[in-house]
Amino acid sequence: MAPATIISSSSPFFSPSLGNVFSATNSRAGAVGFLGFAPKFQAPNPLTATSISLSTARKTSRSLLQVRSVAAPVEDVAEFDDMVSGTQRKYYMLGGKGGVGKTSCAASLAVKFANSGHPTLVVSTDPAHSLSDSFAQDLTGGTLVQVEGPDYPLFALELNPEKAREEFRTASKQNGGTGVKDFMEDMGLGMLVEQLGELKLGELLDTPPPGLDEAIAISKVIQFLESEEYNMFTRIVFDTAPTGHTLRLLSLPDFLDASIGKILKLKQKITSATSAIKSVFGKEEKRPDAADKLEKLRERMIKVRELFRDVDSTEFVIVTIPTVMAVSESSRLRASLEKENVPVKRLIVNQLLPPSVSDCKFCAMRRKDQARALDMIQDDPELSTLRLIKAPLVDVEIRGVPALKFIGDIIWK
Ligand SMILES: Nc1ncnc2c1ncn2[C@@H]1O[C@H](COP(=O)(O)OP(=O)(O)OP(=O)(O)O)[C@@H](O)[C@H]1O
Repeated sequence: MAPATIISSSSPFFSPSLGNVFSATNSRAGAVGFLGFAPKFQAPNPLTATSISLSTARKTSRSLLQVRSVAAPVEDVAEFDDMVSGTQRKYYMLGGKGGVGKTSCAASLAVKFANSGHPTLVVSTDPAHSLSDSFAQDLTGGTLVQVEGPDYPLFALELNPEKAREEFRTASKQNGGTGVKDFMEDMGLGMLVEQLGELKLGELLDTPPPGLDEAIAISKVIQFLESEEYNMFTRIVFDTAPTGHTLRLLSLPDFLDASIGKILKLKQKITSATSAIKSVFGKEEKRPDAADKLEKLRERMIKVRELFRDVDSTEFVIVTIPTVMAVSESSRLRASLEKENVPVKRLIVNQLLPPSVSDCKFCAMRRKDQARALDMIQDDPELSTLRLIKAPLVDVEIRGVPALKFIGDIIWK
């Protein structure tokens, strides 16, 4: 096994003068391993990041040099060069089990893209607003907010799915939902309401199916990314909701396509039936634009589905942690994404306890667990074909652009 290559980091924690202290040979061919211990860095105040003191750096470099000979497993690298090449707009969606580090990985990727010269937008549809936590900056409000720190424009958008859901509900209430029932009773067509019941028209319009808020939020992003003022963004990074939501979201466009299609067909029948009645009674027909609203929603959902499936511009990156449960869930997610023809190439195994010479019992047990999980990945037909990226457990919380840059330089090589 190739000896560990010390990873240099251009992170502000190591001021440029320290760059030559860490002679990193991030050779593509060579094993790119992790430091012999959890990479240490002092988390500065995110807004006034300064490099660590020289004496600390000297001490660190000495211990780094000692671990140089520690063999590290040969690892895939993310092949960031592929991800960053070209100016055609690309979308990266990061998803996985709750709490594995999706937001941290998504935010670190966005910082890396921006620092590589791509005007970048990072979007989160997570109502918990963890993107603001990750950047240590208030990004709430549902509008684009510029992130302070990266070399190139990096904007963040925290969409609130609840608001998106509200928008859907009001649109359908005004012109769909109970509106259709009253309209039909008005027209003496109450007997048809039962038939509508089969379609669960009421449920669909009054209580949106799970994943709809996510889909509407993403469709909103697509909508404004098509407008002139946002065409500068060449990389869009989505921090998606935990697995369950994503799976429902993926099957949603087909579900909506089918049910809205049925409603519109039925509406067609009603309209032609009522126009006959109107001609007899001459009653002014209240024409709700249910059809238009639903048609527009269907078109937006189809756009979301097409975006997810576009192999040229979209990639879904699965994030997991080295536990049996998380790996099992990642395997199911990969299988579902494949069924939905969503392109997946990379798997990040996050929060890995790196090899260490001094082993406490707890760490030894945890390391055994993670080795079992890594073996599971190698043997898993869904996951073993993916490019495996290993991200170490670092010793402080990843908050603020400097910390995101630090972890980003480790993950996205
Ligand atoms: N490699 C890492 N080393 C140390 N801490 C990490 C690492 N990755 C993530 N964390 C920490 O783990 C916590 C959860 O991370 P994060 O919010 O990115 O996960 P998530 O999958 O987006 O969570 P949720 O599903 O709740 O949105 C955060 O406190 C983050 O700083």
